[in-house]
Amino acid sequence: MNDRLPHEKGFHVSWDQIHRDARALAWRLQGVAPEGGWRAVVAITRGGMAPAMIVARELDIRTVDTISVKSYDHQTQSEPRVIKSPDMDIIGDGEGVLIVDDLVDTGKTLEVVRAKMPKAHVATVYAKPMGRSQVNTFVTEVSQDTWIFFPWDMALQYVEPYRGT
Ligand SMILES: O=P(O)(O)OC[C@H]1O[C@H](OP(=O)(O)OP(=O)(O)O)[C@H](O)[C@@H]1O
Ligand code: HPA
Ligand SMILES: [Mg+2]
Repeated sequence: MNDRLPHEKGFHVSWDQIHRDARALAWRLQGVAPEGGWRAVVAITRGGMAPAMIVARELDIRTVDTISVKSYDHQTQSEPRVIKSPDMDIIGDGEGVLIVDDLVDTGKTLEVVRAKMPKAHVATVYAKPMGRSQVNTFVTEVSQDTWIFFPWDMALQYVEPYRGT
């Protein structure tokens, strides 16, 4: 889907920022938890793993599973493929379960995931408008023409000063 590229803007997220935003997500999820709390978290790998760990820690959820979906090679999108499923004996139809991902973009990944766990509550840290309707709870909306760069894909490096010598 190369007609979405190049993205006009970049949104660079630090570890500190993703930690704060994932905690904000947990706070919201606590407010809409079923009686007795969420019974499990399913992280969509790989990007959902860091936010899912933070949410699970904040909400004291010890049952954490993963679903592996591959949609992108760098910034090039293809049809989402489920590479690994969660333990469906535990997750069932998803009732009382939180699905966590770092972001929703077009919503195609979540479409595939929701079909497997239709009663689960879907949470992402960031959401772009095209995919927003696939998400039950998110923290920050980012415009469709923005590419979000996560800290696990970046490194600190030297930059030239504005005014050279
Ligand atoms: O809403 P969509 O347009 O489907 O895009 C969102 C998905 O794409 C990215 O994952 P990716 O497939 O790049 O794999 P990764 O998490 O392993 O980096 C991101 O982490 C979401 O899971
Ligand atoms: O904006 C994005 N950033 C990182 N991964 C992504 N996968 C889909 N959209 C994005
Ligand atoms: Mg992902």
